[in-house]
Amino acid sequence: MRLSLDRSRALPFLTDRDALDGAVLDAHGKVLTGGTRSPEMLGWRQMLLEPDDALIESVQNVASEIRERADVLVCVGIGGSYLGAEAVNQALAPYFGADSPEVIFAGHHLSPAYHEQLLAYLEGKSVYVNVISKSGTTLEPAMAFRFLRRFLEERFDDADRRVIATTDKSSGVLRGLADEKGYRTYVVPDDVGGRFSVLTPVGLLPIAAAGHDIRSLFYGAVGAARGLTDAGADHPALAYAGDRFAFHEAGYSVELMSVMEAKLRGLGYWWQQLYGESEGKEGKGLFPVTLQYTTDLHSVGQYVQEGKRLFVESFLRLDDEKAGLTLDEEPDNPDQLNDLAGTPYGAANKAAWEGTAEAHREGDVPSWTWTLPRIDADALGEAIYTFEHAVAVSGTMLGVDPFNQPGVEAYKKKMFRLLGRD
Ligand SMILES: O=P(O)(O)OC[C@H]1O[C@H](O)[C@H](O)[C@@H](O)[C@@H]1O
Repeated sequence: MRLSLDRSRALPFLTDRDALDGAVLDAHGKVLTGGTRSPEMLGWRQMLLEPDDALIESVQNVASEIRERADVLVCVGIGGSYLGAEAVNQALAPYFGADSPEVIFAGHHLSPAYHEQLLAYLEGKSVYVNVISKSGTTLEPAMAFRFLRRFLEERFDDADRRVIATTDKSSGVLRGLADEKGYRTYVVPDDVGGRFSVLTPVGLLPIAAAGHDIRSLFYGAVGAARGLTDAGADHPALAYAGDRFAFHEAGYSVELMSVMEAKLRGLGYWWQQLYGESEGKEGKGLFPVTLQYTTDLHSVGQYVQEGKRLFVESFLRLDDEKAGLTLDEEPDNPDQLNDLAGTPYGAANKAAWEGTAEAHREGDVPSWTWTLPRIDADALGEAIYTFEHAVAVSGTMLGVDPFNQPGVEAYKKKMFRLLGRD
């Protein structure tokens, strides 16, 4: 395992934590053997234990076609139908000057300006669209796709070939439309919930189309899934799950996922949905919020240090101590930075993490630190599975169903009523 977990700033806040290990292993056993609530939704693990190489190859082939023919791939989806792909693409792409095709997301909110300006931006470009909706009925992507479909149909003779639909195998409006138009399709398996679906074609196609190695991503997760099969209570995923439960029971209410590398911001947002939808029900759960440091230390850092005591914190950092530009001596020291000569950016970033974790500990914010050895597809696959498994365990410990999200319907019902839809 290359992703490591440091609990040294978490454990001192917990009394008799070892006594929970039996309950952690019990919940873990349920995840392994189908003893959780909604056991029919454990496909996200099973698909890694029985890898479908032909599916990965098929996705790679379609992605190659997109890379050859498209200037832009628009991925239409919301929640679990976009957050994973955005997280991985953001983590793996260079900050500036990424390869074509450009991968853009749409239908992930209802901004009028965004969708109008997107169509204007696409004018004159070779466009492909990957519309992704497990249910095939979600309003945000459905609206965006209507406009994008028309855009393609009005401009390209091969419009239907430029659409790839990722949806349920048989139900939902999108499935009907795809069958009628003859779109190429990928299936979101019944036993994989949206927020657990990044390693299905939901995430794999947008990631492969951006030029990233989905086989390494997938197999990084396979390694993590296999590694958990006979894991002990000190395995990072299980230790984290147990600690989170302990903090929850001790009255903490918010978990911050504080990323120390801006490229991991998307992973924080992906984690936020995974944990929020899996645990936040029946009046329970730690509220997950992702922050990006040091940027957010200059905004909400004050509150975390001294505001209402609500927080536990997960730092997510890269082992980047020696990385980046290094300050050197400058004659006359005009900017007063010569005392830091020899300091690379990574060393400053590491000091920021360590200093923040220490300050927060003194401010009664317990923390874990997750350290990634590097950012590549394989390490991200491992991290993705580790966080998935941990939330299945911690949700099971809480007694909730980690695989449903009944509360999300509430806003939709009110919104539809306001739109005159029943
Ligand atoms: O893929 P879809 O069916 O369009 O669902 C997209 C999203 O919709 C809702 O917000 C659900 O709570 C999410 O779990 C899901 O990821």
